[in-house]
Amino acid sequence: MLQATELTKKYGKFTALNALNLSVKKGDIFCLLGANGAGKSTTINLFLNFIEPTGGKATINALDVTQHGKATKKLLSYIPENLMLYPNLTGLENLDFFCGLGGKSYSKDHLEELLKQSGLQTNFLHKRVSNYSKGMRQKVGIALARAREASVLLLDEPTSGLDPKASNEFSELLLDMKDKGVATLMATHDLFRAKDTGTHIGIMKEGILIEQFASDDVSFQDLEKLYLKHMHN
Ligand SMILES: Nc1ncnc2c1ncn2[C@@H]1O[C@H](COP(=O)(O)OP(=O)(O)OP(=O)(O)O)[C@@H](O)[C@H]1O
Repeated sequence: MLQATELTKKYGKFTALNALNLSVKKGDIFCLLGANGAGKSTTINLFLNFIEPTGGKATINALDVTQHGKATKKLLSYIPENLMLYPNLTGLENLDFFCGLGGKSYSKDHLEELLKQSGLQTNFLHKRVSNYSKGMRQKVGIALARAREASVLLLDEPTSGLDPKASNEFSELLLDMKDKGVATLMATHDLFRAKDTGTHIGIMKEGILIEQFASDDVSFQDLEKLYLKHMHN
């Protein structure tokens, strides 16, 4: 489970994240919405321990990420907007390489199976990643999360720039991870996907989480109205 308690990040006098309280439980997909600069990536980077909080704390399975950096990183998988893969290696070779970095070694058959389960077309398994679309690269990211048996998924605008079909396929993969009990925190600009795929939605503005609710509690139209109302005020 992911928990932020009064989590704050200041840069000098500027507050990028202001006393965030948030919890994402097993099987939750928590979508963070908000305009550019609202503090979504800051939140994700704090959970990743890429940056240090100036106040409060971020925990994963009750472990403070600043004190248990190694242990908490083992629990999570991170998919940014553009997943960094080696373009001259195939999807399978990339997966093998990154599993190795995480101390895991799998047979070729198992790696192929993970990629197929993550929706990668069979004829692309052995093609160089330089030939992959963005959606295919994101599928390798999901395969890696499966291989790492991550219980937490941190996603920073993973579907930005994907066409609707690829975005839909990615959502299906997230729902599958959710069914396996993974806790997901996703920064996104896609209101439709947040409502469609998310179990919970938070709206951020100027470093503050101004609203959070279960996605079943709002219609898509109401979510859009609420979002726009906050962005105009
Ligand atoms: N190293 C830094 N030094 C100073 N300010 C920073 C730094 N990193 C981020 N910020 C500021 O913190 C604020 C929050 O940024 P953040 O990247 O979290 O926004 P975001 O909601 O993810 O936006 P986007 O939708 O554009 O990705 C922004 O105003 C940004 O300029």
